Amino acid sequence: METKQQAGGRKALTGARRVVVKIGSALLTNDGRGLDEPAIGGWVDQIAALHLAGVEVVLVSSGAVAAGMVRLGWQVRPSAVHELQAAAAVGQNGLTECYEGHFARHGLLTAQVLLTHDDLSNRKRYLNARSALRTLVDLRVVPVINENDTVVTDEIRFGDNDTLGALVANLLEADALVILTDQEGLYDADPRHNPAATLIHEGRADDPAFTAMAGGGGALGRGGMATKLQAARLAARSGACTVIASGRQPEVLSRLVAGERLGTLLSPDQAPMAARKRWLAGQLQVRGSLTLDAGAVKVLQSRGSSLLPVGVRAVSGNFVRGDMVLCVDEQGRRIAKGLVNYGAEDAARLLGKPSHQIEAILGFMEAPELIHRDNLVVL
Ligand SMILES: Nc1ncnc2c1ncn2[C@@H]1O[C@H](COP(=O)(O)OP(=O)(O)O)[C@@H](O)[C@H]1O
Ligand SMILES: N[C@@H](CCC(=O)OP(=O)(O)O)C(=O)O
Repeated sequence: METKQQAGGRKALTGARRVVVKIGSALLTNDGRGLDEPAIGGWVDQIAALHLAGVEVVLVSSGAVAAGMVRLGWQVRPSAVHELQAAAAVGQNGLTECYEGHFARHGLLTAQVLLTHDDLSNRKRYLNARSALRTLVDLRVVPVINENDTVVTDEIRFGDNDTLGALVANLLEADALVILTDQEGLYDADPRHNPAATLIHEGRADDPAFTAMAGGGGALGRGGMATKLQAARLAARSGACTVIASGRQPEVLSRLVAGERLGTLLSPDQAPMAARKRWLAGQLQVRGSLTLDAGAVKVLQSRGSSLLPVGVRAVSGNFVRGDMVLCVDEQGRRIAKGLVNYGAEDAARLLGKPSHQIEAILGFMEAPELIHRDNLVVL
């Protein structure tokens, strides 16, 4: 019989076999007062219970910088990169120790996995990371993932762990991404500034109406709701639903998996993308852009065709063959992105030209298309 909680509840999470749980800085450090050990112990207890029930849980945990700041006695988050990196190195130690100790109470092993954007954008390293994580999950070990803050620079960082959580959900084809934060979910305005804001209970991950509602983060966290919404959109690409919920709700994880209507559920509304396309879509860095004419936009969007030079109006950026470039329409709207077959200088010489002229123009031909459809993802 359906329980009272389930009536009015939701089924999206009840059958989940693999779940990525992301815990944000604001929550983990109790608004900057060092690692909130009792709270961490509580989330670990909930994860261990899910584990026992056969749900595979992968944890993405922030908190290294915030914990390091407290250990170093710093009151204000530094802005210098080297100081942030130092704080992360000190704090990550405490974080790992804390999780290890709490999971050990349940007889569970943890594994520290520190990733950089580079690890997921290089196809070979991406596949390596995937097989290592899959092996850990198969071994019933709980991976505890964070960004490798000590070695990343601003240019190559995920920045917020919401994005990292979504990419991990894609990587492992998780059924759900649960983002635990310091608010009950996504509100129609930032509740820190607007006390009359109301909670959105559910919606489609790609609903454009949510974009205007989601603002930035607090002093400790980085991304705010805007990156949580983007993360939900990324996670949806592999068919995962996302729940944004308060980590302070008692037994939040167990209640979500039991189908209770907590937080904000953002569901995918399209069929999942193939793994390679997802990898392409998850790439954050683009080296340049191609401006497409209306005909090219149409065939890319309606038929999933390759991009030929004949449909390209302009080139910008300094990319080389194999780089990721963004395709925009003549109004500057993002249409697609993909790995380009020609560098920027060669591409500029091919604008508007039919493919059979490529060899005569350049003196060689790598391929008849600027971006092959296997290397192209429509956004
Ligand atoms: N529409 C919104 N609904 C809820 N919270 C919002 C919204 N817009 C902005 N926020 C802010 O996002 C913050 C949570 O994000 P963040 O500080 O990055 O936390 P975390 O460390 O958990 O990732 C909230 O404290 C809130 O102030
Ligand atoms: N990697 C960073 C976390 C970055 C961050 O604060 O992310 P988030 O919790 O998503 O706002 C750390 O461990 O301090």
